[in-house]
Amino acid sequence: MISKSTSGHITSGMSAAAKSTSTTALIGNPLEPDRSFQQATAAKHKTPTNVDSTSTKVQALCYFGQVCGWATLAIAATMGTVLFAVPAMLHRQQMSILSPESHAVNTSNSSSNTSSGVWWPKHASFALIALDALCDWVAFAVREFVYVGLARSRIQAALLGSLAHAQMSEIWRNSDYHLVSVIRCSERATPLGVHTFLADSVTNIASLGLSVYSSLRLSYDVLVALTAASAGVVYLRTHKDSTLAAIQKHRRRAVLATEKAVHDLFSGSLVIRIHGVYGEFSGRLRELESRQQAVEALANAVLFTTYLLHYAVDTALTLALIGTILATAADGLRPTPADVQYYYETAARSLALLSQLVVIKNNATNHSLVLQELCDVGSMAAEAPWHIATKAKKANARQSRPARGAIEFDSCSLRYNRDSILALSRVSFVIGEGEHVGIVGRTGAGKSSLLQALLRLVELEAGTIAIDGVDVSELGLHDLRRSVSVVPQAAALIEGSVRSNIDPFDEHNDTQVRDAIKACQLEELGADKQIESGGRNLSGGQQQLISICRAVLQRRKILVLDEATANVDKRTAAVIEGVIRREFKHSTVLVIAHRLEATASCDRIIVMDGGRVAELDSPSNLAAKNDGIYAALLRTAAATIDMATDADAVAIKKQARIN
Ligand SMILES: Nc1ncnc2c1ncn2[C@@H]1O[C@H](COP(=O)(O)OP(=O)(O)OP(=O)(O)O)[C@@H](O)[C@H]1O
Repeated sequence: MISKSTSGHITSGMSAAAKSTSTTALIGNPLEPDRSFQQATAAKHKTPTNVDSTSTKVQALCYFGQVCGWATLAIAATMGTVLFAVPAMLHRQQMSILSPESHAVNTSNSSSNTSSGVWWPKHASFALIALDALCDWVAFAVREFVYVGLARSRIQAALLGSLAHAQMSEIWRNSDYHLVSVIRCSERATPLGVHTFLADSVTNIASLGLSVYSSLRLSYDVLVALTAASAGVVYLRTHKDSTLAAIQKHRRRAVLATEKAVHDLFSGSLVIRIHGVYGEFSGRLRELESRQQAVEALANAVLFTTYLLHYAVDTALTLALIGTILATAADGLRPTPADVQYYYETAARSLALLSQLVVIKNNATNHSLVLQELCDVGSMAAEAPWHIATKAKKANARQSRPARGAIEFDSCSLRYNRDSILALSRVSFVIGEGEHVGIVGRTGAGKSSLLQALLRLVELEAGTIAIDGVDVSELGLHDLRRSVSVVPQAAALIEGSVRSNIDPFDEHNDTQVRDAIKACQLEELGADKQIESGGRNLSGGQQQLISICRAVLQRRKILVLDEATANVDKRTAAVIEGVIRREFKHSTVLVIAHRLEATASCDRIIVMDGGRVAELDSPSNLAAKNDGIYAALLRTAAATIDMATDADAVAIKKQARIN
């Protein structure tokens, strides 16, 4: 997706900066990592309220799921005792229908007893089945209409909103692949399974009542056997639950690693083919797949043994019941087949109830794993507001399109994250209206970080940046970013015509578009040429020309070129430099470059070194400083460039000869 302004450029610029993780240019005397870094930037730029509240809701849902899960487990764990042991102790004499006293009563009033005590729960069982079906239906309706219809799209919107607002450091911390996978997972996962939990709760509460009532009629021995069996079932289920939850985490990691390897295999297929290392990659893929299979086999083994134990407990329970009944029969009591069936049904129902509760807890745990990932993405730290809303700041907002384009950095310090060294350290300079300034320096010197700071892609830790005297920290981010055009090293191109790429929001008329295309020598392509996604069907030079053409059409007072000519041939570089000289004569232009030829025509040069401004002067004055960094860079450049074909190269050679 491309934003209305230069977001395509900016994104590419950022990823280029993100890639440059070299630490060769360490700051001479780095400050200690600032512990208040996060709080300071968070306080300075409040998280937008809608994202804040939505991520809080998702967080709340997650906690709710965990509470539901643990509450269910607590009920399950205590139920064995409450359901059987307590009634057994309270009503030991009265409820033992196989005790001699109650047996006497039973045999004398067998018909009335059967109708009031034994058959009533059986009718209730049928009612329970109907209730269960009804609840399932309601649960299905809740899932389809409430979650799929309403909640899912909102959760996805919240996730995408969070990604769009997230600070760049948050995006850099996560791999693209992980973020895509989380968004996809929000489509599949039903957070919490709240609907099934609620539906099951209704049936469970009814079942519980029925079990309590039924258990009042069981003998003490049967109750003890049931209690022991229940405790066993709860233990086994819980054990399986926690083991599976742990395995589930490993499994998910293994699946993600395999999917990422497949993704890398395709996205890097060009490099893989060039270096002929397909075998190594596919070997790694096979290794990951076999690791995934091993984790899955382990999960199956755990499941299998748990089920075996589960059935062993069930069998033990059945034997205990039969033994108890035989023992009471040996005491001279004769249980009827209906008695035996009744005991067994009660026991089975109670155990099924316990198992179900633990299963719900298990589901809640799995859902909370997914939710945790959703929450991590949903609660990414947000960057500053895109637009200024308060009346007090409207005055500044009006000035967000700079009329002159003067830039002032005042004691600016920046670090990418709280534990890293300063990428910019007390940087100060003033660039006048319409000035063309080159920014040079060795790898990692802090050149691109100046751009990050100017566009507030990373917030300053200290200092201020002003454009035409307005502190940029008081502007909405979109307002600020729309005042600057950026041409990054790799052009960001979308699928569509040349026209839709240089004027994606149809803001300019045909004449303006035609003139811009002509100025950038793109007539050969024309406005209607279809471009494939990422500009696959264009050469690198053509891609950069379209990028510069976009900037020409935008006509902003400030233009930044971040290594814009680094990957193009000399002819295309000359075309781009010519366009800049002609079309941006009255704009402020910052040219970040490794190749000194690209900055040869600039009014002044800023030489960055270790995050500081080491030198700042006109190219000729800098070249004259024999022991200066710029002069040293010139000497290196002069030794390598081909002076026969390039006017700028000749100029550089001349400058270098001054020394
Ligand atoms: N996204 C990032 N996360 C963490 N550190 C970063 C990031 N981008 C840059 N840095 C660090 O900031 C410092 C300055 O990097 P910067 O990209 O500004 O240098 P540069 O002069 O533009 O280098 P190059 O010419 O190689 O692009 C380096 O130490 C680098 O490691």
